[in-house]
Amino acid sequence: MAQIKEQRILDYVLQNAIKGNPQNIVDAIDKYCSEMEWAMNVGNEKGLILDKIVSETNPATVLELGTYCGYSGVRIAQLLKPGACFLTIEKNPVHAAIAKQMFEFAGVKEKIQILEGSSEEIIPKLKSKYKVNTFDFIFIDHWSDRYVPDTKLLEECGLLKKGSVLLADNVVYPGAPDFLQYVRNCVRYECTNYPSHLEYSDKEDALEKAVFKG
Ligand SMILES: Cc1ncccc1-c1cc(O)c2nc[nH]c(=O)c2c1
Ligand SMILES: [Mg+2]
Repeated sequence: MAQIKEQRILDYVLQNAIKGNPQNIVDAIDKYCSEMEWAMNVGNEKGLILDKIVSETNPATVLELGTYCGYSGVRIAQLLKPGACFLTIEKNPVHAAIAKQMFEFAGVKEKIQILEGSSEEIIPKLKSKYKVNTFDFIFIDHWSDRYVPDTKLLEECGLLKKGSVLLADNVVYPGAPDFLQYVRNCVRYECTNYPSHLEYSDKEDALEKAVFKG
């Protein structure tokens, strides 16, 4: 038995999914986490909403806060047009190492760059160190206490442009009430709520989309 759950999820994928087939890898993670061990991947129900919003946005530049095992990274990467730039920030080095292997196995490692460290450290360096101008799409799925400070940091660092789409996971469970309050009361965002359920569970959850108006 591999020593941590995230390693067991990766091992299951490596042994049971089709290499280079992103959707099959996503399905394998969902199968393992619904049948064997719950894990905090965005999951298929919220994942289908994520897919739809990514496809509608058709982003050239993507930022993800919270890589975890790479589940949403694989989901998003398979929808991106050639040449798109996808950066994902992960604070936990063990999870980052798992996600790196997940992206390699899925055949998306050329599309995604994993940045190891905290969002508050990395976001201010994105323009200088990673040659980013602005992001078309941002998936916020790291830690609810950081949703508001990191959104403000993205604004202050000039990383948002008119039309940038922010999509936040878990706004109901575990919940991000201060984020909902902030974006829904700020004239610079146009918000839409997407009710759903917590991954691999019947608990209510939701995604919140906040479009930056510049
Ligand atoms: C871990 C957990 N336990 C019970 C209920 C929900 C969660 C949970 C679910 C998620 O989708 C998460 N996404 C990003 N970051 C999180 O911390 C997180 C936590
Ligand atoms: Mg989540």
